[in-house]
Amino acid sequence: MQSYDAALERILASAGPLETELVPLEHARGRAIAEEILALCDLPPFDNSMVDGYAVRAASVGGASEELGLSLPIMMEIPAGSWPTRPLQAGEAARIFTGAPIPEGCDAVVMVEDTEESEDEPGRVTLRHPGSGSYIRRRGSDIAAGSVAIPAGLTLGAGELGLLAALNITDVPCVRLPRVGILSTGDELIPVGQATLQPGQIRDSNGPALVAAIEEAGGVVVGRTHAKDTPEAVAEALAQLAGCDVLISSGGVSVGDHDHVKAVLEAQGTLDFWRIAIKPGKPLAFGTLGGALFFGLPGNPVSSLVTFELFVRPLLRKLAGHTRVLRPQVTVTLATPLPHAPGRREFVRASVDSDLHATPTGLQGSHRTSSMVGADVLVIAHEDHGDYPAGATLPALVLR
Ligand SMILES: Nc1nc2c(c(=O)[nH]1)N[C@H]1C(S)=C(S)[C@@H](COP(=O)(O)OP(=O)(O)OC[C@H]3O[C@@H](n4cnc5c(N)ncnc54)[C@H](O)[C@@H]3O)O[C@H]1N2
Ligand code: MOO
Ligand SMILES: [Mg+2]
Repeated sequence: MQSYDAALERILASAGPLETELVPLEHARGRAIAEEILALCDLPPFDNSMVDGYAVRAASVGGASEELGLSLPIMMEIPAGSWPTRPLQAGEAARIFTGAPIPEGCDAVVMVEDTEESEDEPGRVTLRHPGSGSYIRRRGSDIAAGSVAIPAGLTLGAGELGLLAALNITDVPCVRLPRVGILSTGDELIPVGQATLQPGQIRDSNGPALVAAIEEAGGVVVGRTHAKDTPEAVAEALAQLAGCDVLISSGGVSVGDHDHVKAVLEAQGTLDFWRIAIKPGKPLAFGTLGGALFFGLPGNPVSSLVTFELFVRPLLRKLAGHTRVLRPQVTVTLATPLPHAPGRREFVRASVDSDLHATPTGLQGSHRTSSMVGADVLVIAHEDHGDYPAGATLPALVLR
C-alpha cells in the first residue's frame, strides 16, 4: 500500500503541462499562463497626477502656509485624457485632475483641499500648503517596460487580467485544458432523472459529482459513460473514452468478485499502483490506458470525491499548467472531539468558522454523501495518532 505522500508524488511526477494555446482575454479567467509575460510598455505610460488639485513648481510655492497663502495665476486646465498645451513656468499653477498628465516643469501637485479660488481674484488660486507631498505617479512606477508582468504558471484572476488589459494583450498564451472522460461502473446504477428505481438499484451520483469536481478543477469533461460489472463492459466503455488526457472511473476497484477495473487496467494498460493508506479512498488504482492517465476511484461516493480532491485535482491543475496545484493548508482547532483509528491517514470533512474552529460534518462513513455537504475543509488526522480531543490543532486542506 502506498503512503499518501508517495502516491501524490508518483501521480504528480507522471505528467507536465499540456501544450500552449492563445485564449482571448475575456475567456482567460482561471487559466494558467503558459509563459512569462513581459511588459512591452511602461505603466503608467506618462507621469500623472495622484490627486485633483494644482500643478506647480515646488520651488516657487515653498513659502505657502495656512496663514501665508500664496496666490498664483492658473495658466491652463489639464483633465484626464488631455495633454498639457504648454510647459509650466516658475510662479504658475495649472488646474489638474487625478490621472491627468503632469506638464513639463511641474514637480508637485497641491491638493484642491489645500487651496482657495476666490471670485475677487478670477483666474488665480491661493495655495495654503507648500506642496511638499509631490502627488505625482511616475511613468513606469507600476511596471516598467521589459520587466516581468506575470510569471509563467500563475493562475489568471481578475487582477492578472486587469494587468494584461492595461498592457493591451488581447490573446493570452495559456496552457490547454485537460480533456477528461468519466466512467461510472456498477450494475446497480441508474442515471439521475431516468426510470423508476427497481429494488437494489440506486442513482449514479458519482457521475454528476465528478463532472462538477472536474469543471471546478479546470478540466473539460469530453465524455461520460456507464458500464455494467463485467470485464468486457468495463473495457469496452473505457475504449469509448479514447482520446482523453485523463480517464476517471468510479467503483469496481476493490476486491469483490464484481470489481473489474484493476484487472482491465492491468490487461489493457499499465497499473502504476493500487491502494493508498488513507481513509476514505483506500482502493484507488492509478496507471495509464491508451495514452491517458487513469484513475480508478473507489465507488463509495465520499471516497470517489475525496480521492478526486486529493489526487486527481492536483494532476489536472498540473496538466493545465498551474504552478500551484495543491489546496492551501491551514491549522484548524477542533470544536468537538474527533474519533480516529490509527493506521490510515484520515481526511475528515468539516465546516469551519471565521476563526478556523472545525466541526466535522457528522458521521464520516464513506457512503454518507451528506458528510460532503457544507464541507469547507478536509481535516487531516495522522495515521500514527488515535482519537483527538476538542481543542486539538490539526492541519486541514481548504476546499473553498
Ligand atoms: N473485503 C473488502 N471489501 C471492501 C474493501 C476491502 O478492503 N475489503 N474496501 C472497502 C472500501 S474502503 C471501499 S472505498 C469500497 C470500494 O469499492 P469499489 O471501488 O469496488 O466500488 P463498488 O464496490 O463498485 O461500490 C462501492 C459502493 O459505492 C456505490 N457506488 C458505486 N458507484 C456509484 C455511483 N456512481 N454513484 C453512487 N454510488 C455508487 C456502490 O453502490 C457501493 O455501495 O470497497 C469496500 N469493500
Ligand atoms: O477506502 Mo473506503 O473509501 O474507506 O470506504
Ligand atoms: Mg466493490
